Amino acid sequence: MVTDSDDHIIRVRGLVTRFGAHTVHDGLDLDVRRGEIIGIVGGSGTGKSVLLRAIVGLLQPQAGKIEVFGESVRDTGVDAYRDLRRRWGVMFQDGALFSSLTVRQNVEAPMREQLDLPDALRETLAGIKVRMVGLPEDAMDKFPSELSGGMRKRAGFARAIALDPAIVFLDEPTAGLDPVGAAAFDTLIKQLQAALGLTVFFVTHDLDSLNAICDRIAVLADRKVLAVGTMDDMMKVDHPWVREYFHGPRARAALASAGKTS
Ligand SMILES: Nc1ncnc2c1ncn2[C@@H]1O[C@H](COP(=O)(O)OP(=O)(O)OP(=O)(O)O)[C@@H](O)[C@H]1O
Repeated sequence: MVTDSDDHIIRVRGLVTRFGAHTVHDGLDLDVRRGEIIGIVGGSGTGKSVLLRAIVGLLQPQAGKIEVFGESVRDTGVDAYRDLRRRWGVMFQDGALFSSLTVRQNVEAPMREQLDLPDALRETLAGIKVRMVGLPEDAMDKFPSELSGGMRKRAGFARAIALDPAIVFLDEPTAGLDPVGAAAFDTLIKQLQAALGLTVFFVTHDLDSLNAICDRIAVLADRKVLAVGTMDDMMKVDHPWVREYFHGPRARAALASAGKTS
């Protein structure tokens, strides 16, 4: 639950990102509050993943300020960036697990890279993370190819929380899951967010997820964050894409199943 609306854990100002002549963001602003789940939505190609990558420092924007935990991600030195990176976890769109490593080894990977722990302790901690995401004991020593899509996503989530981050970035974590699997994953996100006090930056196309777990929604359109607010706020935004998305047939079905009306 967000208690202090001025407590921004991520602050983006005037972001400009370009690939050649293609401008993806042009003066984009966004604030993310500590402890919230913010859903990032927008049409295909509006730059949701690019925004995520810029915030975590994997992509150099052309202009703008990006602060996480009050520190500039763009201008920081190598050591300071490594310290910052330790305080967030990222789950990329495809889960991005190492196929030649078991689930436990995948979760251990960030610990190996960032922490100097004895092997036994690292293995125990990785085991705890794997259990936290609801994977069965016997999944621990399996390779990603031996898991279902939903289990792979959970393993990706376990790796994202390996270093006890304050922020988790999730890029379409429920894409490709059936509705039951997607709803179960939403529940997992919500439970871990509440239990660990996480801030969750949640890129999604899934209206059910927005309804079920997001405190606020940010809509990307026209190279900017067009609107930020609750689901109710989104229903009032007068923009063609937003109207189509939040008032279209899929939205009505999602709202009806959540007991709200369109
Ligand atoms: N490395 C890159 N080089 C060139 N263009 C890129 C690169 N990464 C992204 N883009 C372009 O930037 C735009 C935004 O991409 P992005 O992946 O952020 O979209 P998105 O909103 O996440 O879309 P989707 O919902 O389809 O995943 C797209 O037009 C994409 O082709």
